[in-house]
Amino acid sequence: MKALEITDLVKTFDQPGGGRLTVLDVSSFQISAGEQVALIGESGGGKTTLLHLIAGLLTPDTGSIRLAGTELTKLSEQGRDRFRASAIGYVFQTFNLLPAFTAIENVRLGMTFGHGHHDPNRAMDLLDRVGLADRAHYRPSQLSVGQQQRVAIARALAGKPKLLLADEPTANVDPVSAESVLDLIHQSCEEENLAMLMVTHSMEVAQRFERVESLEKINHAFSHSES
Ligand SMILES: Nc1ncnc2c1ncn2[C@@H]1O[C@H](COP(=O)(O)OP(=O)(O)OP(=O)(O)O)[C@@H](O)[C@H]1O
Repeated sequence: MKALEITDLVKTFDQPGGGRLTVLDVSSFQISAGEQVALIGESGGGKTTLLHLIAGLLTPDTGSIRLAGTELTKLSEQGRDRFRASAIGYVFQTFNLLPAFTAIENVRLGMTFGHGHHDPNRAMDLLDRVGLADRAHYRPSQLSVGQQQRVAIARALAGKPKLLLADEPTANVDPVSAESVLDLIHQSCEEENLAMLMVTHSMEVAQRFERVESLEKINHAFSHSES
């Protein structure tokens, strides 16, 4: 079974000046189970929009998004929220940790609806894996930026997802931390047979992937708009 199958996907946005902008028009894009893919492309080309559609945070105008066999576009908003929690791990560029909660509480939140909640030790195991067992009870403001990103990765893995989406996860960390964050993500995907789609602007990061896709190549909407 494919981790992700996209067919005839179109996404448009209202433009502030009137009319609509076709941001994405993707006839076919697939990721196999356990496959790791880097997504590169120009700024404003629609990479984050594509990730948001796959995560069910946005809905397409038309088309199909099938994740581990489930058709996302047939689910209600609440159904998409639940499905996202159980099947998708999302590592945001800006981490999105909840500031009032400690590291381990943030990781536990990642397993609330996921498959990881049956395992009470998983949150601590994941923090240990990202090298932060001794920071479990620190809040995000008490952690370095690289440490916060590692907590965000632990949280994304917590629900035992089928697909990990990562939006430039190393953009806000220093080069040494970036290396360890990337090692950690690759290693975790391999250990859990997890498929991954990672947006990056960095050719150095992209070179670490066997498969690199350029959004401009798969997106027929590239550089034209309609009103
Ligand atoms: N809610 C929205 N309403 C209108 N236009 C939007 C909206 N969200 C995104 N866009 C437009 O869609 C296009 C794609 O945005 P997106 O954030 O997906 O690009 P990106 O490839 O991730 O860019 P970057 O690499 O700079 O982060 C942009 O032209 C943007 O202006």
